[in-house]
Amino acid sequence: MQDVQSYLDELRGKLEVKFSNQTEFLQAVDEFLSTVAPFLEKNPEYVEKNLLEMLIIPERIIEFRVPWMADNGAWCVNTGYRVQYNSALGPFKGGIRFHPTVNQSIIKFLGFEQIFKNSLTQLPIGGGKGGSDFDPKGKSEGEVMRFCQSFMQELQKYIGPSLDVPAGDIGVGGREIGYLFGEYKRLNGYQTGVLTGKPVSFWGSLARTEATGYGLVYFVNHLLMDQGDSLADKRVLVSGSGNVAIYAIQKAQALGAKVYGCSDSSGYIIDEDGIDLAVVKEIKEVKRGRISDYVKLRPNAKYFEKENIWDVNLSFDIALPCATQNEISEASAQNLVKQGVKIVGEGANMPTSMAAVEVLKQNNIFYCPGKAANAGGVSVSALEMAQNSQRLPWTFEEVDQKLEAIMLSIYETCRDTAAEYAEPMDLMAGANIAGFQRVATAMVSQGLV
Ligand SMILES: NC(=O)C1=CN([C@@H]2O[C@H](COP(=O)(O)OP(=O)(O)OC[C@H]3O[C@@H](n4cnc5c(N)ncnc54)[C@H](OP(=O)(O)O)[C@@H]3O)[C@@H](O)[C@H]2O)C=CC1
Ligand SMILES: O=C(O)CCC(=O)C(=O)O
Repeated sequence: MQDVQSYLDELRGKLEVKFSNQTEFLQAVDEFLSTVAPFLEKNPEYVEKNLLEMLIIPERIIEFRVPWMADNGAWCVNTGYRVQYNSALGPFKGGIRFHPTVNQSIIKFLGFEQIFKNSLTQLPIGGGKGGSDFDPKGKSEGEVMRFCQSFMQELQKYIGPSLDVPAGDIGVGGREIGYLFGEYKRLNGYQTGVLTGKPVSFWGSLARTEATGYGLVYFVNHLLMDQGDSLADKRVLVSGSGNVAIYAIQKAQALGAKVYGCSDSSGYIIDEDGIDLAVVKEIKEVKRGRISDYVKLRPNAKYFEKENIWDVNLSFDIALPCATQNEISEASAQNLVKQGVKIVGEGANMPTSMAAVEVLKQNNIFYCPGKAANAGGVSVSALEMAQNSQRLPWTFEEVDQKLEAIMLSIYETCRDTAAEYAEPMDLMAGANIAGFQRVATAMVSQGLV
């Protein structure tokens, strides 16, 4: 039988040739492959069965044209994607991203990570992801609605409550999910469970809006408690000021941390008196404005135009990247070390480059990978599916308690799996191996399909 290292090297070489232009996808795969050797050594049947290559090739990729009309009558067109990655554990499940940078590489990296994340939740969901290079920023309500309707006219052919259940991601929140749901309903009838992240008025789950940010902070809090520590008075910075960032700030503050800064794609703010979340919410959730407006309402705060928050000159304890992929470069990671950071908890998907992860590791900074730490969102999406199947809503407290229990279980699984197969507290290896183990077992049991 081929030895594990030569199998992995050969596979890497093959993928680099086949997907040479898909850098984010190759990055996500490479990060995964760099951690699984010890598990494969103990479980050689997965090498014999070539299961890794099987997992890395998506079950299906759908790419489609999305034509729509701008308010001024212009004929516009974007590209839509849905990657139905792996259905060994349940219907494909994962968000939809609307952002101008979206391409097949981005959707594939997100879909690949989603497989392991969903597996770690222990809930019956497979992995998928979708999106479009449409930019909702600066578009009118009418334009966003017409785009969503056109996107769903095509996507509806491929999704369903037991087949593939999309949700939100960057640029897709309750408003967009509402328009997507309305169009699906018009074409197929009322099927509550076809999308999650729905507004509560039509069978969305209470606490789904908060779930990713809250879940991230629960994960970090359990890590701290394991070290005999707590969030009280910890100095925290958060990147982004969207859905994940806002509710991470809310929960961190509720647990006694001091959050001093957040950002958007134009720059970042530092408020030494502590972020006033009501002001951020008004700017971002109500006015859909820019974070620079914060300093107009809080004149003691400072705004840093076109700068990355991770290059800040301020000492702090915990970094919560909640914006986008590769926002923490190797140089930014070195700055985090300089500023005294002890924990990096990823709310975003793959926000830390591989070179940056290496810097964190070498400096003994606890690194909580997104596929574990941001799994709260998809977990509550799965709970939304359960409520929709039951046709009964659960209370906020009920959902929140289940969310915290799931995040504790994910944290403990990653910690214990790391201890068994890698370095203690190598949570990235723990997440990859534990996530893989469950999917791989299911794939083998289901045969070559
Ligand atoms: N929503 C969810 O439930 C989940 C989301 N995630 C991940 O969390 C991250 C944030 O998602 P979410 O909060 O939902 O998205 P939102 O669209 O609500 O917010 C995204 C935030 O990130 C900022 N941002 C986006 N792109 C960039 C960029 N290139 N540089 C700097 N800032 C940027 C945005 O700023 P601006 O407004 O200026 O663009 C905005 O503040 C993503 O990585 C997503 O995949 C992970 C799990 C679940
Ligand atoms: O709620 C979901 O289905 C997906 C959330 C998501 O896109 C993610 O976890 O990255």
